[in-house]
Formats: sequence, C-alpha cells, structure tokens
Amino acid sequence: MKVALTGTPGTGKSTIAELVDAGFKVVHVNDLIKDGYNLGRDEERSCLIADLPKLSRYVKALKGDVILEGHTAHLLPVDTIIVLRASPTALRERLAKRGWSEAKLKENIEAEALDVILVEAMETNKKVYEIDTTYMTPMQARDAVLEAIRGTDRYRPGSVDFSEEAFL
Ligand SMILES: Nc1ncnc2c1ncn2[C@@H]1O[C@H](COP(=O)(O)OP(=O)(O)O)[C@@H](O)[C@H]1O
Repeated sequence: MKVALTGTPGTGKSTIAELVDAGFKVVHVNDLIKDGYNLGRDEERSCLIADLPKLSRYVKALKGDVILEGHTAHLLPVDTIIVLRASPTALRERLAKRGWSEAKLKENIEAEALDVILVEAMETNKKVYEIDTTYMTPMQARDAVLEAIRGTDRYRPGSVDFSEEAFL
C-alpha cells in the first residue's frame, strides 16, 4: 500500500511520518526533489520545481508498504491520500521557527486557510482523509494517521474549515 502524507508545510508531515512505523517505509519526497528529481529552481518562490513524471516512475517501482511524506506527495501514484491540517494560527507558530520571510509565511498560511492541498487531493479522485492536527500532540496525530490508513469514516474530508480565521 502506498500512502501520501501531504499538507501545507508545518502541518507535521515529517514529524508524524517518523512516528508511524507499523511496517511502513518512509520516503521523504523533498529529499528526492533535492536529490535530482527536480526541473530546476523557481526563483520567484525560491524553491525547487518537482519533476513529477520522474518521481512517479520512482514511486511506481517501490514495493511494499510505503508512506510518501511531502507537500507534493498527493500528486504521485499512491493508493490513499492523508491531508494533514493545522489552523492558520497554529501554523504561524510552528513555522515561525523556520526563519522564513514574512511573504513566504503568508503564502503558506493563506494556502492552508484556502484548503489548497485538500482541493488538489480531492481532484485526484483517490481515497482522501483529512486530519486536523491543531489540538493534537504528534503521537495523537500519529494514531489518527494509522486509523485513516486502516480505513475510517472519522477523517472524511470536509470537516475542517479555517476560512473564518483571521490569518493575515
Ligand atoms: N500534532 C502535531 N503533529 C505534528 N507536529 C506537531 C504537532 N503539534 C506541533 N507540532 C510541531 O510542528 C512542527 C511540524 O514540523 P514538520 O513535521 O517538519 O512539518 P512538515 O513536515 O509538515 O513541514 C514540528 O516542530 C512539530 O513538533
């Protein structure tokens, strides 16, 4: 089974992926992107452009149970997509430690408030779960991810709404 653990930066993907275990191998998609699976640099947004066809070939060749962790993981050939969420206020606190520019912070917080990754995930027509980690500890979020992997109604998408939060 291939599981995409996706979400806006700061929602906890890498922290939680490392806690999952349960026989899953963890692939950090951003490490692959840095390691040649890219189409060069987006200078305006100061990040690498993921080479999705090349990444997809890599993922197709993977065997066994794998968690693909990264904010582009939902765009890869996986069986299930888990979107981690965090309220814009929580996200600002979590991202504050990264030393990002205010513009980059705002861009990501705004994307979270507007459900950008969830919408992209839903457009794949795959099985999608959505977990709001705002009031969870990393261990509680890990348990929620395991529950979603096993299949549950509890984390069906649509329950999270950050649109009313003042985030800017
Ligand atoms: N419920 C939670 N789940 C995951 N991380 C959390 C949670 N609450 C707080 N955090 C903190 O938020 C940060 C998330 O960072 P990280 O896992 O690198 O996110 P991402 O991989 O999505 O960019 C970490 O500093 C982590 O300790």
